[in-house]
Amino acid sequence: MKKLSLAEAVGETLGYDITEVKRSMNYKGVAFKRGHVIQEEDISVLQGLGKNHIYVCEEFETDVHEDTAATTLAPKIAGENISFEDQPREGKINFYAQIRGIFKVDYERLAQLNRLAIPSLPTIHNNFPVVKGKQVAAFRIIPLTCTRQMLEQMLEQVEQPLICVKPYKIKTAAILVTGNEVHSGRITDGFTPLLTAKLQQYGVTVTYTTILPDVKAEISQAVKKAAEKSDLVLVTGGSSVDPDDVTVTALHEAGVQFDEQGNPIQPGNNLTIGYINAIPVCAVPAAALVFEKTALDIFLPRILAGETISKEEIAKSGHGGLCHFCPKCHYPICPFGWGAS
Ligand SMILES: Nc1nc2c(c(=O)[nH]1)N[C@H]1C(S)=C(S)[C@@H](COP(=O)(O)OP(=O)(O)OC[C@H]3O[C@@H](n4cnc5c(N)ncnc54)[C@H](O)[C@@H]3O)O[C@H]1N2
Ligand code: MOO
Repeated sequence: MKKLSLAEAVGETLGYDITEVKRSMNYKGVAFKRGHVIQEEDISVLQGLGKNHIYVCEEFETDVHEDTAATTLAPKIAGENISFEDQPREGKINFYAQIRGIFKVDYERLAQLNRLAIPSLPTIHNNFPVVKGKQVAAFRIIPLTCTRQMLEQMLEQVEQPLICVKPYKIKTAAILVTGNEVHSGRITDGFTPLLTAKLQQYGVTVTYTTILPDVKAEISQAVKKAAEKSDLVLVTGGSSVDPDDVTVTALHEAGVQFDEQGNPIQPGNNLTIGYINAIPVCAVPAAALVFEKTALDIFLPRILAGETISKEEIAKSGHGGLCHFCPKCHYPICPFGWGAS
């Protein structure tokens, strides 16, 4: 790129976007776009932005402009259900979710790309639940230009897309509420409306609900029947240590396969995730009635996207698996549950 003083720049074509920041308006944006032909009246504006020199366009032989790097890499980075801007701004291209689902990023290859130290590709966390239009990543090279060789190295890292959004597959759910006190009517069931609303956020319709006493055989039968009729079964209550807590044994007797009972996340220790004929069946502990977010909120989006959670992932979820119990909950935009993602 050719560097010129402002006096020499009039009539020349700007070789990159020039940024302006207006703190009073909390604004950061493009003041002069690449390709702009510098006019006499631009000089004082450029001086006001702290410029004494600018880069102007010239033919590149060995180097690649930041805009070219961004437009070349963006279609390679983006996988299924990801859109991206066709015009870079300040050398940067943003990526967006095209549908509702979970965001996936191959974070090992992401690190390999970023390790080249010229590109910058930050993303949101792997497995983050997204809605259509949510920004999920942004790409630029950090300097104004890079070598062709560097472009080739970057392209090698994105032979396969790095990011995508997996849609939710599960459409219907059954809620089986257990507990003698709820079944007898001594207390009002709080779980059905709570879980129905939670599932609705992900486009899941609750097609069957029932309230059962703490009777193992009854719970077991109900689980088997519900798993035949719906894509997901949630069984609430009776999941912990009381002698009347028979839910997990009932799940086992119904043929639900699970690697282990519970998980290291608090709140939500007693969430158990299992499968019967590939239908996910979860024991949902009572903590979900009180705490804004629990282990269920961490794993539910992945379950709905058809993913199974491995024993190793469950073990690792202890890191970052303690809720901060903030007065106002901002989950999922918080560290809870993202330690192992
Ligand atoms: N000594 C220990 N105590 C507890 C442990 C433990 O490991 N050792 N685990 C705790 C955890 S974690 C949870 S969570 C809770 C309760 O888990 P459960 O899922 O077994 O819940 P229940 O015992 O059935 O009920 C507890 C409480 O919640 C009320 N409840 C239950 N279902 C409903 C409903 N549908 N609507 C309204 N209220 C409901 C129930 O009446 C009880 O008051 O165990 C900890 N204790
Ligand atoms: O199983 Mo409990 O409070 O950790 O939800």
